[in-house]
Amino acid sequence: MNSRPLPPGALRIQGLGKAYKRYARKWDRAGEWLGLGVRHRLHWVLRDIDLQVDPGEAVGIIGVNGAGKSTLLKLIAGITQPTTGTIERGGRLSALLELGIGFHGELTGRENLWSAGALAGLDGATLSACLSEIAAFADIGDYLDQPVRTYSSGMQVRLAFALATAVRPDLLIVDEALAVGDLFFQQRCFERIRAFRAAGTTLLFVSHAMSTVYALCDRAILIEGGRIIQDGEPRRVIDVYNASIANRLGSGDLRIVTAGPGAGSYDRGDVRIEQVQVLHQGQPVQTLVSDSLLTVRIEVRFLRDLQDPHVGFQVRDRRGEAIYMTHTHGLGLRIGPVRAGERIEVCFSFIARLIPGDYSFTVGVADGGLPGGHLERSLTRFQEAAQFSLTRNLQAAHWDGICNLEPSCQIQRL
Ligand SMILES: Nc1ncnc2c1ncn2[C@@H]1O[C@H](COP(=O)(O)OP(=O)(O)OP(=O)(O)O)[C@@H](O)[C@H]1O
Repeated sequence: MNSRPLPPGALRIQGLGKAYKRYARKWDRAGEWLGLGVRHRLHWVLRDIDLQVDPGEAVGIIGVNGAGKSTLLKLIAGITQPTTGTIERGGRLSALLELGIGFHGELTGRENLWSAGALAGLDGATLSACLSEIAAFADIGDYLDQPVRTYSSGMQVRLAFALATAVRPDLLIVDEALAVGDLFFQQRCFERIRAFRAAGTTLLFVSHAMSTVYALCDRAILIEGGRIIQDGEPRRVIDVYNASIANRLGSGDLRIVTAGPGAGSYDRGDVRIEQVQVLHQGQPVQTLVSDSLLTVRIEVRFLRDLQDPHVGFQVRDRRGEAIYMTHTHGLGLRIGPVRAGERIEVCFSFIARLIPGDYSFTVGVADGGLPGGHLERSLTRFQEAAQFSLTRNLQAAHWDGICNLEPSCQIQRL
């Protein structure tokens, strides 16, 4: 056991496990207590968690409902106690967990700040110094002096976030909560979180919104069945997560790549993507100028007969977030029935009106086009199938953003 205190914002978890007691019948808990020979079973909701987080890291925690994400955050925050293992933290922690934790419905918002202040790691003197700032950030007007039970869930989150972030913590833990607030409030929260990060705060963040994980985190962990099964760059961890969801939605027979640059790719052995190329004027390229005509050429071999196959692609930005996607069905095209052994080539061409930077293609094949441009069954997905970089088009007018809309403009003196 290492006894040296951790630096502010660091977190070290070793062999962490959490189990709840389970009883077969309703009265068994009382029976066990009375010594009637009834015994509980342990239901493990988290197991063998080892995790080291360095100061200033922003870690997104993702996984399906019931995977154990909230339990992990509650253990780190010290709200519940581990069954096995140890948790060490450096510096001051502030936690924004499930709605309602720490607030009493009968007390007013203002009264609650005093009782919930402890969860935000604030003492009385600090709290009184920050009260007006908390009220201003929460921006809930007269409701501050009304009982919390009369609040909407958005108002509760506003107050809880304002309190949790009144003073910059070394370690900030946020559980989904922000999703409840309106867009304007979310933006203000993100701004504050970004400012904290820039100043060195460590962030642990549970979210079901992958765009938030892309926006805020430089690392992600995927929890499944109470264990950490992925830990790394958000794009790879999110791709593996999406693949495992596709597997659950389908017949559960996907082979998923779980490591390396193509992590999150999958197939079920009925088609093979043999080659993916980025072409400009018929030649393979890696770098081209923004606003050039670009072709992504996808070569597919079918390993069994299919009635209505479709091929698609995604353009992803440097962080891995998809900025565009479509497929043959979406474009109103049909490949038609194919036989096992047949090979096809599909070329999508477009003008790359995108901001200079690094991009990648994800490509996929599905079977069955449904109304509304949807596809019935995904057969394979190939992540990071090809890369390209765009450099600045010196001829183009100045613009900024993601995509060049090439606006026209008329000016009139009135
Ligand atoms: N107090 C408790 N007693 C018994 N079981 C519990 C308790 N709290 C949580 N669990 C169980 O632990 C498991 C993990 O729950 P947890 O809330 O951590 O999941 P989660 O990943 O945060 O899910 P969600 O995305 O739905 O919030 C679930 O099976 C849940 O039923």
